[in-house]
Amino acid sequence: MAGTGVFEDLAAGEDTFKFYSEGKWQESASKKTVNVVNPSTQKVQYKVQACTQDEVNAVFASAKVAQKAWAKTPLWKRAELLHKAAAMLKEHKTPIAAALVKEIAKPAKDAVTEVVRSGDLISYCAEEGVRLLGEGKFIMSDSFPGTDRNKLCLASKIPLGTVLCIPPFNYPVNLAVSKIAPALIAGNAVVLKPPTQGAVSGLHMVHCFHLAGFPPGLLSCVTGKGSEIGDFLTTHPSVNCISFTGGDTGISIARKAGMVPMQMELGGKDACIVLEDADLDLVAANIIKGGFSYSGQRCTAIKVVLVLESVADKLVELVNAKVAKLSVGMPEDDAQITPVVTESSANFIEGLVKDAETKGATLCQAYKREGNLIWPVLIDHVKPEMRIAWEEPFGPILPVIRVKTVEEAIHHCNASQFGLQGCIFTQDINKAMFISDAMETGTVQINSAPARGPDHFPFQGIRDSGIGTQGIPNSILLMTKTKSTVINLPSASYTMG
Ligand SMILES: NC(=O)C1=CN([C@@H]2O[C@H](COP(=O)(O)OP(=O)(O)OC[C@H]3O[C@@H](n4cnc5c(N)ncnc54)[C@H](OP(=O)(O)O)[C@@H]3O)[C@@H](O)[C@H]2O)C=CC1
Ligand SMILES: O=C(O)[C@H](O)COP(=O)(O)O
Repeated sequence: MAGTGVFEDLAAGEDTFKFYSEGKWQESASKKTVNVVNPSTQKVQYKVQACTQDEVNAVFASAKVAQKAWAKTPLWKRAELLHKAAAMLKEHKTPIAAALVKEIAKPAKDAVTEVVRSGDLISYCAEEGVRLLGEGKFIMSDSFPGTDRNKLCLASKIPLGTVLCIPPFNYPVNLAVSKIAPALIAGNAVVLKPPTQGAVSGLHMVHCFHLAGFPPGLLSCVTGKGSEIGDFLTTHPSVNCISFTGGDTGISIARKAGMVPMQMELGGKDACIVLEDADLDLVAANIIKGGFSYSGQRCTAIKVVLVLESVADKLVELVNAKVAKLSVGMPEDDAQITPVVTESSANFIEGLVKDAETKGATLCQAYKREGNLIWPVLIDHVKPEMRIAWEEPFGPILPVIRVKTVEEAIHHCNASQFGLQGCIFTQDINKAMFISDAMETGTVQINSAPARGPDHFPFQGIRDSGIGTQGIPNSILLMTKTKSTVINLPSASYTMG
């Protein structure tokens, strides 16, 4: 159970949790809390502290001090501590996963997978960091026209300072460690602001770093509504880098934030382009996995199917047969389709379904909703004038657009405001390569659904889908800057071979 056993220090009363500052679990001086509502019961499950601006100032001040010492800690020691945190996370996966089930309605098995994957990500980051940051560059001046070999440049990677990490609700543990671990291995301090839905699993994850023995102040976690403390955090003068994953909020953060490097992973409208020669059984299986896992609440979910008319009937039939077999219910029972995260999210999804229905789309399944639980729907014959053709539902509904040509499919994909991932199904690798090159998205998957993982692959969006590249090596490098030291010799020196 959350807040018990090794997690006892986090509890500030029944189902209320402290925040983490200067290596200690503390209650906010605001005496106010923020509710974390269980999406399944729609009742308050947990409460977290509504941190004050003074408390935010304090975490940044202690981060600054801790970072100076951390940057002087040998790389192998930083890696060793990260490996310990990874082990702690895996050892305590059960209560953390249980919190994920309660606060974001993640199906029970997926919740455990998220925690284990996060432990693996931290360990991989430690290993990759040792390799990447353990080497620098030695550059000689005489490669540039008109220059002799009298300047020797030693370039290495140094930390940025304090990294502000803001993950979204759908992977509150995994998308937090995918920011925290690269920041720490690179010698930075971290201030984490977890999503409100997902804050409690995030706090438990932070405690695993505490148990591993990270120095006080190096990693802090402040809680509160993003709409209330978000601007204060993102515009704070002590922030040296922002790593954010979420929705449009990221665009306004990018506009307001100062001159700091940013990693923004935002929304997506990942298209699945199905050609006439595709293996339709494979496509149907991937549409189910890609479109409906975690009830479609993944940035990389398939969010529109663009299928050539000649194979559309067959594909829709195959997908419908599989939709009928999806289990719908509670995350504790490991149902495949579980309640979506909030009532407002459910209302938004419902609005998209009604708009499509009114404008003449075919709902392949009857629309059904109980509270935040929405039964999966494939929406066929979607046309460009329908909202669902362009908007991101973040729910278990999937539009199908029947296209006459591949060019029409590519055009639809590129006309989207988003450009995260996309996928192509065909048995012709040459065609797949041409289409992939024409698709304006950060990643294109050939013959499989979009996915961020494995976690060391580059992951990036274009247009409104983001700035910068994630994936372990890229994140580590983004959280460093290059420092050069140039040795100036009195005259040119060439080694004789
Ligand atoms: N590209 C990607 O990798 C991913 C993209 N997403 C996108 O995120 C959206 C859903 O996630 P969701 O969590 O609702 O996204 P939000 O953008 O609403 O929230 C993301 C995070 O930002 C915080 N936040 C809210 N307002 C501010 C603010 N003014 N300043 C700073 N932080 C703030 C939230 O805190 P609080 O919860 O307290 O409001 C939360 O921690 C979808 O659009 C989805 O596509 C989601 C996952 C991955
Ligand atoms: O936040 C998300 O939705 C992700 O970054 C997607 O991750 P996944 O492809 O591993 O589900």
